[in-house]
Parts: sequence; structure tokens; C-alpha cells
Amino acid sequence: MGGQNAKPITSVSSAGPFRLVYFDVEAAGEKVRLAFCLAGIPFEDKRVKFEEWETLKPKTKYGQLPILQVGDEELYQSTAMLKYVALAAPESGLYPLSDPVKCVRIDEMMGLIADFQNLWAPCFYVAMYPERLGHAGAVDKAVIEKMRTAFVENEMPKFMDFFSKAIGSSFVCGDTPTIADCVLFPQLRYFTRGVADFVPPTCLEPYPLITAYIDRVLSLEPIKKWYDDNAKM
Ligand SMILES: N[C@@H](CCC(=O)N[C@@H](CS)C(=O)NCC(=O)O)C(=O)O
Repeated sequence: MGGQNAKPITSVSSAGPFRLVYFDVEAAGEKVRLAFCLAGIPFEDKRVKFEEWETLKPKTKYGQLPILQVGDEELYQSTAMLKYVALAAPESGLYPLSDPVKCVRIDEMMGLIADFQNLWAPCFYVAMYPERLGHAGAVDKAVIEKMRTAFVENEMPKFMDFFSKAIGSSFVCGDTPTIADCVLFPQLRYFTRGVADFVPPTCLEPYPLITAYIDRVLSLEPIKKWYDDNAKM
């Protein structure tokens, strides 16, 4: 990793090759992978093993992944990466600078999605990293159940209503996918996979516009191919 010595990013249109360095999970990296797919830009999908991380972490600028390596330069923060990928493929319409009002709407929706994810984060992390949360051992399952059930019952209805109204029968910000879809879609798909205790895979069924949206994104050719090729995840 270039760390403090990484050169600044100086161009977008002639950029590449791209190498996304992240863990072998979806989380903060998947949105960037999906943006590459929708932009039609090939990239190296470098997956760092958790046991490699202790050695790698101090060599990174912020002690975190993902990192997007562009040639011999480095970019940090997944939301910045999304815009960089979109700008490298302006014809994709993923973040159309030629339509500033649409970009503002995309940013608005990404803020709303971040609000939703920030409410989910403590419910997710309570089952992990107990030392960071100020207690020594595993959290009582009843606490995790209480937090996650409250999220599903109180926060999901409110946000699914917001997202349903924005999406209607298309995508988050209009008739074609944007970087806002790259953020929202993997988060929603995660909730349907039954991988989080106390978040039933049926939790989005009360929201038909949302389940239809998930199917719509999954049927986009680049996204379909991505999940066909990465079926293990
Ligand atoms: N705001 C950052 C968040 C990055 C982040 O939280 N990375 C986590 C994984 S999702 C990480 O590197 N954790 C390992 C560590 O902190 O040691 C982004 O969106 O890129």
C-alpha cells in the first residue's frame, strides 16, 4: 500500500488499471464492485484475508479498507470511489455531471441510505467486536434480538416507505441505475439473505415495491453476471 506516499489522483477519463482491495465480504466494498460492473469497467477484485490484515493495516492511510488502486495511485472512502468510477465512465449515467440537479438528488438519496445504514450499524456490530463496544465478552443474545427486532419493526417500515416512494417502478433516482442503487441494492439484498440473526429473510416482503426493485436490479445483465460469477458470496 502506498500509505502517506501515495501519489495524488490527477485524472479520471484516462485512469486505470483499477484494483479494488477489500476483505472477502460485501459490506463497504460491494457498492464499488457493482459500480464497476454497471460502468462496464474491468477491475481486479483483490480480496484480503483477515489473517493478512494485521500486517497490512499499518501500511494503509486510514487503517481501513477498501482502497482503490488506480495505476500506482490510491483512493480511499467507498463513496468517493463510487463517484470516481462513475466519472471514469460518463456514458454510464451513474453520476451524470451534465445534469447537476440529478447529481444533487443522487447525493440526497445517498444521505438517506446512509441514515438507514447508520441505524442498522449498532444492531450489526453489537454481535461483533465486543471490546470496541466497551464490554469484555459476547453480548447476551436477548440484547441482540431486542435491538434487531426494534430495527425491523420500527426503522424498516419508515425507510422502506421513503425508498418505495423514490423508486416507484424504476430505480432510486430515475429510469436508469445510478451510484445510489450501488449503495442501496446490496444493503437490501443483505436483509433478504437470512444471514443476520433476528432479521428474517422475509423482512422485506411487506414492501412489494422494494422486493420488485431487488428483482429489477438483479435482472440487469451486468449485475446478474456478477452474482452468477460470485455465487459463493
Ligand atoms: N467510510 C469508510 C469505512 C471503511 C471501513 O469501515 N472499513 C472497515 C471494514 S467495512 C475496516 O477496514 N475495518 C478494519 C479495521 O478497522 O481494522 C468507507 O466507506 O470506505
